[in-house]
Amino acid sequence: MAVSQAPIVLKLGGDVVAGPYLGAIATDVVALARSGTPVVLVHGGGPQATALQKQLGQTPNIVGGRRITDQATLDVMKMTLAGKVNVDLCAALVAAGARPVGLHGASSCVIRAVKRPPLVVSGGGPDPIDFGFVGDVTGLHHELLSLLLGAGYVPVLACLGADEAGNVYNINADVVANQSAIALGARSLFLVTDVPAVLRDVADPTSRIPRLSLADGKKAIADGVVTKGMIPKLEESFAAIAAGVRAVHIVGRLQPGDLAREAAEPGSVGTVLVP
Ligand SMILES: Nc1ncnc2c1ncn2[C@@H]1O[C@H](COP(=O)(O)OP(=O)(O)O)[C@@H](O)[C@H]1O
Ligand SMILES: CC(=O)N[C@@H](CCC(=O)OP(=O)(O)O)C(=O)O
Repeated sequence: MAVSQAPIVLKLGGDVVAGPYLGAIATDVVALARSGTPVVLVHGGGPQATALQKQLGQTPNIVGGRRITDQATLDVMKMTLAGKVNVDLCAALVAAGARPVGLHGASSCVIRAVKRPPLVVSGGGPDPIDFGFVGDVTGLHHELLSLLLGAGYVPVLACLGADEAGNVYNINADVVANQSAIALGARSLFLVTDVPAVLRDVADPTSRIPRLSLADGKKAIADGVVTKGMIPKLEESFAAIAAGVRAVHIVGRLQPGDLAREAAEPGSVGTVLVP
């Protein structure tokens, strides 16, 4: 069965999957799916992976918001992302009445990827950095996703990529979400994080910026208003908008109904990014 409507792509960070707002999000996903809106979920699990690395005596090495991934680290990413986080997220969706199907990149190469070449990254010094088993998305398995969406299932994608030779790659979940939104021609992309929006003052959750243009976003980064993980999130998202994604919303700490409200009235709940 083909999917006639453009889907919504929803990305949940690892903190969100483990946090107190997951139930409200799951309720909204069910409401969207029941109203006939196809929803594709993408999730991370960075904090959980860092915790497991430490438990195992590994030293996490994150440069410019990206984890340098050797073989032992990749094993931790598989255990965390395609293991506990994916299962817990699917279980919460089931409890809310949705029909999730947990997948990872090696599920028939639903997230196809290649190794990321050594790159100079902001925050990583002047030399190119080899991130090891970190990938870049080259495509999605549209037929598989259409099959699931057309039958009323909610695909839940752990942010691992794979190639036809059987290589598996760790990919930042914001990158997977943005690339999925581009590849699927999504009507909108929601990046759900642990703060309610892009904020003027990160210490003040009421200082929400409702609409952020590319120029304002660049200025906020240059001025130090936006720092840490929010920098690559904005950079990836503005690139997705340039590639045709109609709306990117950065939201968090959601109450039931917030997702639909933000979709209907962009900038009413979180931050909507505009060209
Ligand atoms: N101006 C800002 N507004 C909101 N969050 C910001 C801002 N500047 C930095 N941040 C940080 O960005 C974080 C969200 O990015 P990140 O940790 O990568 O999220 P996720 O794990 O959900 O992808 C917030 O927890 C916050 O600490
Ligand atoms: C290459 C790379 O950095 N991958 C990320 C994947 C997990 C992720 O993105 O999780 P959050 O959404 O919870 O941050 C990582 O290793 O942390």
